[in-house]
Amino acid sequence: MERRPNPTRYPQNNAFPSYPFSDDAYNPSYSPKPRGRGRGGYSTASSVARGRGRCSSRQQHHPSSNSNNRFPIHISQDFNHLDLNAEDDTAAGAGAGGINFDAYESVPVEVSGDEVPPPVESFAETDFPPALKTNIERCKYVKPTPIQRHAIPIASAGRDLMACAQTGSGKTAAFCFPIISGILKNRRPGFSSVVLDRGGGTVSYPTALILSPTRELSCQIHDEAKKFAHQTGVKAVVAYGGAPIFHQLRNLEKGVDILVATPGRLVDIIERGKVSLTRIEILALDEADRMLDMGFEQQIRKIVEHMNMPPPGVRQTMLFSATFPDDIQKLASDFLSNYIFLSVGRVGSSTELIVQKVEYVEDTEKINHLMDLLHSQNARGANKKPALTLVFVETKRGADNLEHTLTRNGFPAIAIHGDKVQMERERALRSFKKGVTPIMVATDVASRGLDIPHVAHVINYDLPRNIDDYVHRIGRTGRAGKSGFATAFFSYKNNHLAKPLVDLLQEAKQEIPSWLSQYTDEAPRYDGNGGSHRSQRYGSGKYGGRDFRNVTDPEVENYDNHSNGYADSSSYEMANSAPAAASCHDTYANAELYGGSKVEDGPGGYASIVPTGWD
Ligand SMILES: Nc1ncnc2c1ncn2[C@@H]1O[C@H](COP(=O)(O)OP(=O)(O)OP(=O)(O)O)[C@@H](O)[C@H]1O
Repeated sequence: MERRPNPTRYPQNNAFPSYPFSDDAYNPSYSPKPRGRGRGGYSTASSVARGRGRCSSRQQHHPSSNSNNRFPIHISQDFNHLDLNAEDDTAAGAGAGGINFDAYESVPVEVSGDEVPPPVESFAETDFPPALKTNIERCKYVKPTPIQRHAIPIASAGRDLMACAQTGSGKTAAFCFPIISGILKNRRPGFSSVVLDRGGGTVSYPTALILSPTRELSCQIHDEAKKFAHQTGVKAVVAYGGAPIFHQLRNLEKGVDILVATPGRLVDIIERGKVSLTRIEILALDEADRMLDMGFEQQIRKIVEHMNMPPPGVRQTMLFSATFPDDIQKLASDFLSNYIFLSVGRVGSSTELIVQKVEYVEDTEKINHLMDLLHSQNARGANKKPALTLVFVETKRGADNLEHTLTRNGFPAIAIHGDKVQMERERALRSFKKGVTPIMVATDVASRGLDIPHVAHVINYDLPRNIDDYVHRIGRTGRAGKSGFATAFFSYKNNHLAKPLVDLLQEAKQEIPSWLSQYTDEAPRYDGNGGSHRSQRYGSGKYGGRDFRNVTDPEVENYDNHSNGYADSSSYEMANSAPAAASCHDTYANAELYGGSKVEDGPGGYASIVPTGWD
């Protein structure tokens, strides 16, 4: 039976439809119906109390199963308290550009390595060429974020860098600005990035290479790099799988300084002899821990160590992420030379800007809970745009099913996952960004890096298998100093996450439900399935946050005090090797010739560990 909202359940000013159905393409003919038994009604508490299904025994341990304070009510109230109606640039504490710098001022900064260049306080202080400074102003970046303050001088000095900072804190510019500046300063007159080969074809020689794990993220970085390099003469080109290669090759032939790419497509282009890495001076890996994670390290090694790229020490290498497990740090150090480790905030911590809620929800009740939650939230966001909601699920099939169920029940939803062809993926993202479908159901293809304005709420319908993925997922909201809201549906299946989740909530000064704390006592030690290397992160309450090279505690300082003795302590949507690459905004007349990623669900049907766009 269809689940329709019951308008009497909520105050009139919150009555359905709460989403601004701004697009004619979605205009459900809503007719309130009384709910039937079972799926119908706001039965979340009672149905759990019924203890049906395989969860019934667990229910007896679950302290909240008989309580009345379950959502949707209190969730919706919390959600509606968020300042969703604030205009971008006038949000409390926000400077120009809409970023609330105050939110970052108390974040601890850790830096270690030899002869660390001191941070800058402003973009004016940097030695960036005037053309770049003009573009920074044009982008309304009035002052640098903490990661930018610290990373820019390090990167500008040509130093290798492993940098970790919270989601949405401006890492992209932290590596893009020094790259563009370096190219502008070092450009030799008459230097050409494209040369003819013996057969009359062309080979492109980029100066900088930026690798990222997903197609969408590569496109986003490329768009940013183009904005920052506007009218400087620095050329950025993107190459990613799932789109026709000819267009991307044509762009490369016109000259390239910065190549932004996903690994699979890059290997394809190199093997076709269209790109040479022999002149790479700067290599940047965004989402570096993902890029070096289990199974994918080999492909990165192939690119970095076996495709004629200059070695560490000759090239400059920068690794960025919001999470950096110790063993990945160790592995990454192979690619670096005398590097500086920088972390702004504890490694893997989430920002306090995101209000996090964890709710106990049985699998059988998830759909009801989700719909209750969606009904109840007040959906007008910043600039009167819809408050976008991102719902993460575990499998690609699960994403399609949920999209179908939501749509059938009158919710404007669209799914994005790795079994969709690239054109569909981009269409889904566009439709979500514009608010045409303000609910996007996603696998982990959308969990990292994507900077979508006005995402107000991230719902972990299925929790991920490791806490780092959780950090990245919720990081799609609460970006650039703005507030956000994240809700997780937790069930007994997730008990291995209880401890890291409690640690994370504690770290981010969030409310910890008492029932969740109880799970930490009975949870098995995190087995790391999907993250075994991370076990050290959960050993104690004080996880992460440090340079693995430091045997003793590194200096951790309050950001405000950085001038005092600034611490100078001496992957997975797997290789779809579709012939490959075009600008993200190209039309894909031939897309069907190449197909999108067609990766089966991983072991146990976990699409989430197969990051889309590894091509
Ligand atoms: N100095 C600045 N002033 C104003 N806005 C900024 C500044 N730096 C970055 N931003 C904005 O902040 C937002 C988040 O930046 P970015 O996407 O680089 O975050 P991130 O740290 O890479 O996040 P993630 O870990 O999720 O990849 C972007 O919209 C960006 O334009």
